Amino acid sequence: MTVAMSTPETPCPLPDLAHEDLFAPGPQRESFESHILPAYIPRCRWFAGKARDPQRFSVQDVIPVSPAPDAARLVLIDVEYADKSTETYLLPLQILRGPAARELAANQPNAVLAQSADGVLCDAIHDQAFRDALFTLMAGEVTRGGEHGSLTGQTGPALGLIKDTPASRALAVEQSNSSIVYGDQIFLKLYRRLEHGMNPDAEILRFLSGRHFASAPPFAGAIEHRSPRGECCVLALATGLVPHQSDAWSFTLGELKRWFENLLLGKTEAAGKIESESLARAAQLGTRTGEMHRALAEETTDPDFAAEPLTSADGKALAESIRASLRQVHELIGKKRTTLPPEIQELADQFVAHERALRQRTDSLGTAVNAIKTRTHGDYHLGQVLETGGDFVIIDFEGEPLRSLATRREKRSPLRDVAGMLRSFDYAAHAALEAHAEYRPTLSTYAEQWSAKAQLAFLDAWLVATEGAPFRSTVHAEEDHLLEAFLLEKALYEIVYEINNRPPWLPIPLRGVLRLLEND
Ligand SMILES: Nc1ncnc2c1ncn2[C@@H]1O[C@H](COP(=O)(O)OP(=O)(O)O)[C@@H](O)[C@H]1O
Ligand SMILES: O=P(O)(O)O[C@H]1O[C@H](CO)[C@@H](O[C@H]2O[C@H](CO)[C@@H](O)[C@H](O)[C@H]2O)[C@H](O)[C@H]1O
Repeated sequence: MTVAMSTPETPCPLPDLAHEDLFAPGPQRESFESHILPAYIPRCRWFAGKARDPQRFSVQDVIPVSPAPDAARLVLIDVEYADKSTETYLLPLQILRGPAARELAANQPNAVLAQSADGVLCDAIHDQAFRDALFTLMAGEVTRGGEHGSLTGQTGPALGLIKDTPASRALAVEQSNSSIVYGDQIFLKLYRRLEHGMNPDAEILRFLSGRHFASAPPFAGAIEHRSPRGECCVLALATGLVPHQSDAWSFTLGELKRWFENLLLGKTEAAGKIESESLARAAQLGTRTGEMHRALAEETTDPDFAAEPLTSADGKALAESIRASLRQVHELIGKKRTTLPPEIQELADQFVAHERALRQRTDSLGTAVNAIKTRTHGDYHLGQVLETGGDFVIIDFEGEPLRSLATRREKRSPLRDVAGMLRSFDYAAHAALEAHAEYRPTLSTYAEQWSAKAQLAFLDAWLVATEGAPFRSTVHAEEDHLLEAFLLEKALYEIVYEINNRPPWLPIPLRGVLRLLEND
């Protein structure tokens, strides 16, 4: 589809219409779908289809967030690609007029879809009335009908205690989702790309809120959409706001930076202190992680959470998933090799040269492990942990974004999360080294050693915290074997992720895989 791109400087013209006319089926809706949406959505940070070829944008449902005639609308949009596959996105929309419109156009030009002399059609996340309405939907457990489907608000304990809607603000940093903070109490995540089915982030936080686990934010509420066919998807998830300094990724990079600087200045005592503190924090995270896994394994009658035995079918499925990733990596490297810088090409070639050994190693998997499987975090890395000034809180239970919802909800051995975090310590050591690239010859051995020590500290603490838990096997060799398989699975997933998203980071997982072979 060829459309004139609107930019924040030149948004599409906004027809002089009331809310109900702009979104009502008819010529305005058609113009909205064929001009405004194709010009706006591809430039949004959260749009995952940038590298694909969107052909058609169509409104699936429109639901006003309150009974007020000028209430913002939650609009569900289907994006159809050239290969006929579709994705659904959530766009909260509001028409502002007068000074409010001018202020928004000046301060949030990226949030403007269309503009006239006196009005803007904008992403409603920047509108206080919209944010208030979301809160009311959840707090009052309100159901609102839309053009086709309906919305329902749900309240959790953390929200039930709040009487009046606190002042709110949209967070400036947009990732794949958008966030709103209410007072100093509630953090709301508004999902952008929607998937039908039970959202693992919402269901796991709700489950953990009823257990003995204080290191995840409490479930506060959710807003769910139900289609006329009865398909549900979560549009927004609210949790208790966790005061934090940074996430554990930035925190760890900060520690490593200080450590490297002291090492380079020859301040060995200060460097030693920083190193041991960072290893103590890695161990603390191992303990919290073990506590999370114990909570996820607590007895329940809920079939979505009840633990089940690991079987040889699970082992075979893991081996098959690794084989599929090996094929995918092979194909991607074949396609993208020449676009990579020579040093990364060299590493990619080494990977290809070792593929046979990797396949052989995968063939030896598939044996049963005498332990149980449970729901897990699913995409566990340092960026999913908040550093709260001396402790950690674990967030974002959505699972790996490159996998289907059904796969992300599967029960797995908690060792899979352990592998995710071990990989993350390795990432942190190498990312920190990259920031001191000119001192690589001096620092690389330190970085390698820190990576190994941090992984060991984390793992040892996790093993202690989970001793005797039903998801632990009593046969050490079985656990070692399974952990190695998960390490390989994760590193291959990371190779795919980095090739598609951040090619300069590709050496980290490529080296990670090659190192796994060296350990043979
Ligand atoms: N409960 C919370 N309290 C405070 N901040 C939070 C909370 N949950 C998430 N955040 C902030 O939002 C960021 C992104 O959260 P995350 O759940 O990983 O979203 P996404 O899935 O969009 O990456 C976190 O790094 C953190 O800064
Ligand atoms: O946080 P997301 O759920 O979006 O996870 C995806 O992106 C992560 C990168 O932001 C990616 O994580 C990889 O890079 C991290 C450093 O940026 C590192 O700590 C992780 O160990 C590494 O896997 C994650 O794999 C991906 O699913």
